Amino acid sequence: MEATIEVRALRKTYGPTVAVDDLSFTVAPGQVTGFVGPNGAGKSTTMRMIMGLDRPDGGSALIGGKPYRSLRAPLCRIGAMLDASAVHPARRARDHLRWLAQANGLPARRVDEVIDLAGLASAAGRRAGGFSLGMRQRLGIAAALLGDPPVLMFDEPVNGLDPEGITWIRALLRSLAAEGRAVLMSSHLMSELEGGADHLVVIGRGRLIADTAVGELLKAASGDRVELRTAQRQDAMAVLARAGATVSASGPDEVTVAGLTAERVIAALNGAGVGFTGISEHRATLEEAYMELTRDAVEFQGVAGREAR
Ligand SMILES: Nc1ncnc2c1ncn2[C@@H]1O[C@H](COP(=O)(O)OP(=O)(O)OP(=O)(O)O)[C@@H](O)[C@H]1O
Repeated sequence: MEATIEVRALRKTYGPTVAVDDLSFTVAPGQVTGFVGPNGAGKSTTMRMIMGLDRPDGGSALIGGKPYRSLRAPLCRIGAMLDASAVHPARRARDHLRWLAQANGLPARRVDEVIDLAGLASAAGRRAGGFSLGMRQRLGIAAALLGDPPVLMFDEPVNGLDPEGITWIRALLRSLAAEGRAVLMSSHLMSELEGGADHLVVIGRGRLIADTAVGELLKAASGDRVELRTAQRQDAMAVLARAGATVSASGPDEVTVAGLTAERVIAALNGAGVGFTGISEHRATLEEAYMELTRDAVEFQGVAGREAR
């Protein structure tokens, strides 16, 4: 079976609220795709529709080419954690996983394998009700891995975790993707995806804002700005403006240059005999790139929120 999720023209409304609006994207095998958007953007609704838990008003969501409801042995096709608290509190972690395995015709030995994979060994005999958020996330991940599925989907898996937990989940998802699986993880915080996702699907107000490789997004957001450090600020600004750049003073000895590559800045300054002590290309963080992309969506929500009050 192909390891993909294909979302095509998906739409969902709740009364007057358009939660998901003509949304299309593909989650490809072999990489971690981050599914990002501000609170209320429609991420959970989209994931519920992928899992057949909500009926779309339009469009489709396919797992390896098939809708969830037509999958035979679904746990072996897609593993998902949509709500880490969805375990009976009185149930012990190992019993919960055994019950899931049995109900889905999976061998009991797989339970111990996923307990190890999810780092749950020391807590497997404890009741889920006493679990910390981090342990509940691990139990949810263990359940998602039970059927060894080619497609994995996690809704906010690092939400509320400590840095160690975040690092652990990031590494686990990366290794699952490296095995050729398609991995989709949602987050409303871009910082949670820094270093963790290869590809990003960004949504706002239920609509697609960007569907891009992380590297390309960073390149686009970084622009062609160059930061220059020089004791001859005025001379440098005049020379670079003549060379066609847009320049602005960003500190007593610093100039921000737009419209010229670092190589051309160096050539222009050398040609005019203007010295400098430092030059660097501006590199946007993922957070900066995201803020730029979602500014409109957040503003709209702010206005809508004020109007509702
Ligand atoms: N069952 C429901 N009934 C009514 N409205 C809903 C329902 N589920 C979601 N919505 C609305 O649909 C929109 C999208 O919600 P959704 O939970 O999918 O967003 P999200 O991106 O997952 O947000 P968050 O990051 O806060 O989890 C919101 O306006 C939400 O209030």
